[in-house]
Order: sequence, then C-alpha cells, then structure tokens
Amino acid sequence: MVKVGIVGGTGYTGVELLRLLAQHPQAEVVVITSRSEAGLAVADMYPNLRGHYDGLAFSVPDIKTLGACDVVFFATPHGVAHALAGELLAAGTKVIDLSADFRLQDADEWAKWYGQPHGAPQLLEEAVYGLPEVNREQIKQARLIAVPGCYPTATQLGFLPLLEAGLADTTRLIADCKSGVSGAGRGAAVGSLYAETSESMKAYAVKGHRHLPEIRQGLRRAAGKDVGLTFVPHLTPMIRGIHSTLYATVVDRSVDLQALFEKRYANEPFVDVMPAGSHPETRSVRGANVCRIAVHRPQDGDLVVVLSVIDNLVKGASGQAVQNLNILFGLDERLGLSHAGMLP
Ligand SMILES: NC(=O)C1=CN([C@@H]2O[C@H](COP(=O)(O)OP(=O)(O)OC[C@H]3O[C@@H](n4cnc5c(N)ncnc54)[C@H](OP(=O)(O)O)[C@@H]3O)[C@@H](O)[C@H]2O)C=CC1
Ligand SMILES: CC(=O)N[C@@H](CCC(=O)OP(=O)(O)O)C(=O)O
Repeated sequence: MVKVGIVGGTGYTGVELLRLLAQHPQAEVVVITSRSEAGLAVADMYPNLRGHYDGLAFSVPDIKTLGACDVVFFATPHGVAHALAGELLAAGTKVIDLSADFRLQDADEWAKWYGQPHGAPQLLEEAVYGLPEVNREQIKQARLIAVPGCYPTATQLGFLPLLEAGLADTTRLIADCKSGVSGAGRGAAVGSLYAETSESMKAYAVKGHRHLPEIRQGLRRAAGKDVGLTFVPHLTPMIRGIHSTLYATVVDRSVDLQALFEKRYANEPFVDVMPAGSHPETRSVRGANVCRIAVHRPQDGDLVVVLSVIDNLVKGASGQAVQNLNILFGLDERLGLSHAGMLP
C-alpha cells in the first residue's frame, strides 16, 4: 500500500482526490490537512465519503506526519507547496503538486504571472511536468511532480499531434476555451455565485491568463520552437468541464489528420480520439479521467479545428494527479481511474 498524505483536503480538488483514492486498491490516505477544519471527520464534511474513510479526520499540516507518507499531494492555493515541498523531499517523501508552483521552468516568469516571488527556485530543475502523454519516462524517476493546469491539459493534448509532426503554422495558434465554475475553486467569491454564473457566459482574462505561459511552454517543447498563441478562457454555466476549441493552419493538406491523431494516442489509456466528424461533449467525461478529442478540417481547407474536452477536476487536476502516482510507484496507470463518465 502506498501511504498518501493530502495537504489542503477541503477544496474541490482535495475532495476529488479522496473520491478517486477511495476506489484505489493500492493507495491509502493516512493524513489529510485543513487548518480551518482540524479535528473534523472527513465524512462529516463530505457525506459522499461516508463509509469510505472511517476514522480519518482533518489535521493541521505537520511535516512529521506528512514526512512519514510515501507521497504527499498538495491541493492548495499557489505558494503553499513552495514552502513545504523541500522539507518533504528531504524526508524522503515524494510530492505531487496540483497547484502551479512548479509548472513553469522559469522562476521570474512564475513571479510575473502569479504576483509573488517564486518561493523555491532551487527545486525547479528537478520538478517534472506531470503530463503523462509527454513525460511518462521522467515521471517514473521523479521526486517532485507539477500536475498541469486544467486549460493547459485540454489545450496541449489537442495541439500536440499537429505540433510534434511539424504540421501547423506555429505563428498563429488559437485556443478558445470554456470552463465550468468549479474551476474557480470552492472559495466564496461573488463571481462564482449561482446568480452570477447561471444563464450567462463570458470571456475573461483576454489580455493574459496565467495559463498562457504554461500552455506556451508545453507547445514550444512539442514544436521545437517558439509559438504564437492566442488563449481566451470563458466561464460557462456548468459545474465541471473544459471544452477547448483549437484552431491552426496546416502546412501540408495531404496529411490524414484523423490517422495522425489516432496513431499519436493509440497507446494512451486516457486519451480518446473520436471518429472523424464527432463533437465531444463535456458531459461524456464528467467524473472520468479522460481527454476526448475530435479533429476536423472544415471544407477540407487548410484550417484545422480540434475539439478537446476534459473534466477540470479529474483529467484537469485530481485524476491526472492519481495517474502520476500510479506511474511514479510502478503501478498499473489505470488503477482507481477506470470508471466511465456520467451521462447525462
Ligand atoms: N478547481 C480546479 O478545477 C482546479 C484547481 N487546481 C489547483 O488546485 C489547487 C487547489 O484548488 P481547490 O481545490 O480549488 O482549492 P483551494 O484553492 O480553495 O484550496 C483550499 C485548500 O487549501 C488549504 N490551504 C489554504 N491555504 C493553506 C496554507 N497556507 N497552508 C496549508 N493549507 C492551505 C485549505 O484548507 P485550510 O485553509 O483549512 O488549511 C483548503 O483545504 C489550487 O492551486 C488550484 O489552482 C488545478 C487544476 C484545476
Ligand atoms: C473557471 C476558473 O476560474 N478557472 C480558473 C483556472 C483553474 C485553476 O484552478 O487554475 P490552475 O490549474 O492553475 O490551478 C481561472 O481561470 O483562474
């Protein structure tokens, strides 16, 4: 059994980790922290977990108890893992961070987008970006994993086959992305209220969103050169889900894009390339650790439209984090993650 600790167990990604790990045959959650709910039984806060975590209660973060775990997940706001990851690594505990603390390779770039100095630049070199479809071999050897963000997961998986094959004009890529409201976290905020978000939809952060440098970093690696990317996120009236509509211009019209995508993801357990002409729905991945993709070439011209959907809390966060755990500990990558999406 892999002994698991979770720092920040009361947010949406924390409770989603608990839900997924409840079905995991080889991982056991032994520590879960919350400063505000310390002492409260997990199932008293989250009744969906009644019967799964008897005896497990929230506790204040403590390096001694966390350091006794094999692996610790951080499901915390940005900056928290900076402060604690180093001590845990020194104690021999592996770290899987769901926040953005170790996603960007450049500490100055991180400081610019996250509005505070990077708290652990000395750890950046060894941090592995936890997108298994790209970095599976590095994840196997890692001590510190940065789980990709939700928009970056859907967007990179949609663009990768085109960029790796050198088939897209990299100067003009467009990612038009929609997110459900749970992407904003569980914290109380006027912008997340039901009356503010239902029956309405809006774009935000058009001038620049903090996921832009993360997506650009991944696409640059795939293309082997700088990319010009326009990324526009939208808030939509659903709870879970990301829908990315991606646009690129192909430089060679003769290539069979459907075959290219199918081949790229043929051995990936959590990427589903749909038949030509399909329109993936976010509800088809709700609760599932799946990125479902369809590739289109309208009017057979040189424009490619890729549709990519995920559940922001699963393949976009906690599911991907568990997938990383499985790879890291040499387990079957699908453990705890094989359930289908919930439809309707
Ligand atoms: N929501 C989503 O779809 C996605 C979220 N993420 C990222 O995952 C992380 C978690 O997000 P989310 O689940 O929404 O929850 P929150 O960002 O709301 O995090 C809340 C948790 O962190 C704990 N926490 C807060 N401050 C500290 C601190 N200084 N030290 C220790 N614990 C702290 C809180 O408990 P307490 O204050 O009681 O200690 C609580 O359990 C964030 O970085 C988010 O950006 C990533 C991908 C998708
Ligand atoms: C709808 C919504 O507000 N989404 C969040 C992004 C999701 C998230 O949690 O960001 P990380 O993946 O970097 O942690 C936002 O735009 O700030």
